[in-house]
Amino acid sequence: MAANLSLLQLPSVPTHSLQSRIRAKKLKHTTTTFTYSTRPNGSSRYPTITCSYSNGQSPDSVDDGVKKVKRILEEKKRAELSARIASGEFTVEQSGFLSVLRNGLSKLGVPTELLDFLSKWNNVSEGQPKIPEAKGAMKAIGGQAFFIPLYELYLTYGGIFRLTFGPKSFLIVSDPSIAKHILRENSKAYSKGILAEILDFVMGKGLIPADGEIWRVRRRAIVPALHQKYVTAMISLFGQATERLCKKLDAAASDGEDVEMESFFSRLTLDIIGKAVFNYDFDSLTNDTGIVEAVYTVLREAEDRSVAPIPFWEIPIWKDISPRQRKVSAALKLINDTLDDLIAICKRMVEQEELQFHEEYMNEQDPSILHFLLASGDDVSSKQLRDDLMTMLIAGHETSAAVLTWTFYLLSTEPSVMSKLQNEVDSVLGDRFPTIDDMKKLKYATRVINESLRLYPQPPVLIRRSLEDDMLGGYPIKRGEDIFISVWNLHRCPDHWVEADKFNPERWPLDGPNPNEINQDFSYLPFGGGPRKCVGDMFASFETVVALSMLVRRFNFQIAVGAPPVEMTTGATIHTTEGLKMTVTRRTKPPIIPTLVTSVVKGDDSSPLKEPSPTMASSSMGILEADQQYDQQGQISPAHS
Ligand code: HEM
Repeated sequence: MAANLSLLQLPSVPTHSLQSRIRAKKLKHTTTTFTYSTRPNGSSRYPTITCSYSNGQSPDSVDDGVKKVKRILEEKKRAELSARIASGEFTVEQSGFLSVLRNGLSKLGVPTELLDFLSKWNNVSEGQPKIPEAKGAMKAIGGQAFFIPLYELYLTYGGIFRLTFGPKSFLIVSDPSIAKHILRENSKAYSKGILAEILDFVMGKGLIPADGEIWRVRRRAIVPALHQKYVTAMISLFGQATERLCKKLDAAASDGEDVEMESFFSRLTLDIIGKAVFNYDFDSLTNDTGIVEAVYTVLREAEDRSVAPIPFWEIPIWKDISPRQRKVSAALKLINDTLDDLIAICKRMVEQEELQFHEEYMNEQDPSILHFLLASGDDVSSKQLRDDLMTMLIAGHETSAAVLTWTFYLLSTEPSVMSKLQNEVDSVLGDRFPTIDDMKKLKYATRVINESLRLYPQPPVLIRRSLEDDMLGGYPIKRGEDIFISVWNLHRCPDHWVEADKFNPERWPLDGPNPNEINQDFSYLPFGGGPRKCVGDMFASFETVVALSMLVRRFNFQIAVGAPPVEMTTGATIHTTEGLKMTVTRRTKPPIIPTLVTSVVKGDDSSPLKEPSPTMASSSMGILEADQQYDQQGQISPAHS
């Protein structure tokens, strides 16, 4: 069961290697041979992501040399696998006379077109069409993760195919209309499947893994908590947390020290989500407390379980004797105890307050989701409440951190995008903190995030299991099929996107609507789609735009000299293999002070959401505009449905 998810591992992957617009030879049924174009020089279509700013120095230590050799071997292995997929080695042949005949004719040099016609005829004559099938051996994929081979297989087998490993098989979906059918049109017929099994130890029946009635009830309770006023208040929180990161970077810039940005982004988003969900300040940017370590222990365990070949944690005595499992249990206990304390504190606050609960209810001292849920009289067991809080902590932490990490990586590859972005931020923000009003104005910054989410979707694959028989793309499927919707493939489909692998925020016009799954007809799914779409889409969009804007207006970022190439690996989201090491320098150009007014979230002096010394006066106009629905203006599409 756990082995299933090892398909989600990511190998080192290029950003610019998949540019050739190879036409997928769409197989309508199981086939024998297919054409495939490889590069004339026979080079791998999977070079590693190597940042142009890495100085390309020769290795100066044995360690570097070993890594380089390892990388070359990995590239070679990927090239070999690519060629093997192309050769049809993994294609499951049709059985029967026609298949034998086809193979024989193929060897005699009969043209492929004629053979295809023959196969089609065979399919029709057999009745139901069969999903194209590739058979893989774990050995073929070897130490490398499976994510990019999925792209390669998609180019060969088309928008839906079956991938079989020994007794297990998966349907890989990369076709927008099939994704739409699963996620929206017939969503009731699909559950979270393996994902729920893997995440059970940490999320229980929280909103991400939950299905059926539990999911319906919890979604109804939680979505209202992320109302417009709450998200508006969060903008100040994003600003304050990012300011703490700016201070760190300022110190590094003074000391001339390079920084590892991936870990900083992880800490930034942990600090934000802790406050936003249950009013807890992890303060992880400053301290490495026990609770921060506990959160990371649990997160890493969830990721490791998702790529483990066997579900070792299900072995009864294993969790008692394995030091690692004991550590995980202790970490979970610490987090659960902390959550219980926070729930108790919050309950007392709610009992004492006189505030009437209403649609946009928010306690200024504690605007957290937990506070909203308790004040709403949410009738729920403490275990369920903990599961939901834990789910949001995880869902809203690593995703946003990964988006920021890859955005900064992408910006380092395109200096012209960076300077356009800095110009916009200078003119919109000057040197004050961002407000809700600015979210409409930071159009280019939003496009940079949209484009980063296209190239590096978090998570890169959505997991489902069919609860009943269904038809997908004209093929019948059975109940109990495990399905991976490859968002990565959808977002990089060479038929749909011009220069699919290019980081080009300009592909989204500034005066056009904010791209989402609806206006892109499920070719673009950064926050999923249908009833299970992300509840934190607006939160996350504003969070990443605020952090991005505040950082680039203060600093320039470059890949550090001698830094390892930026390559991908994955757990639930896409991580770098060796971090994102950057040199941060203060911008010499003073920011332009704009003639803009700011809106301030109303709050008393003790409110943690008070604007920290904005340079401009607040404006009632800003507050009025903040109340407007963004989606009406095509800016943001919240999940509140
Ligand atoms: C850039 C950051 C984020 C990205 C890219 C992202 C992406 C996604 C995606 C793709 C899904 C759909 C999963 C599926 O269909 O299987 C999802 C679901 C979810 N997300 Fe997010 N998310 C982000 C931030 C957040 C934040 C900040 C929160 C909480 C405040 C959050 C809470 C959730 C929850 C609770 C679900 C499950 C919804 C349900 O099943 O009903 N996410 N997210």
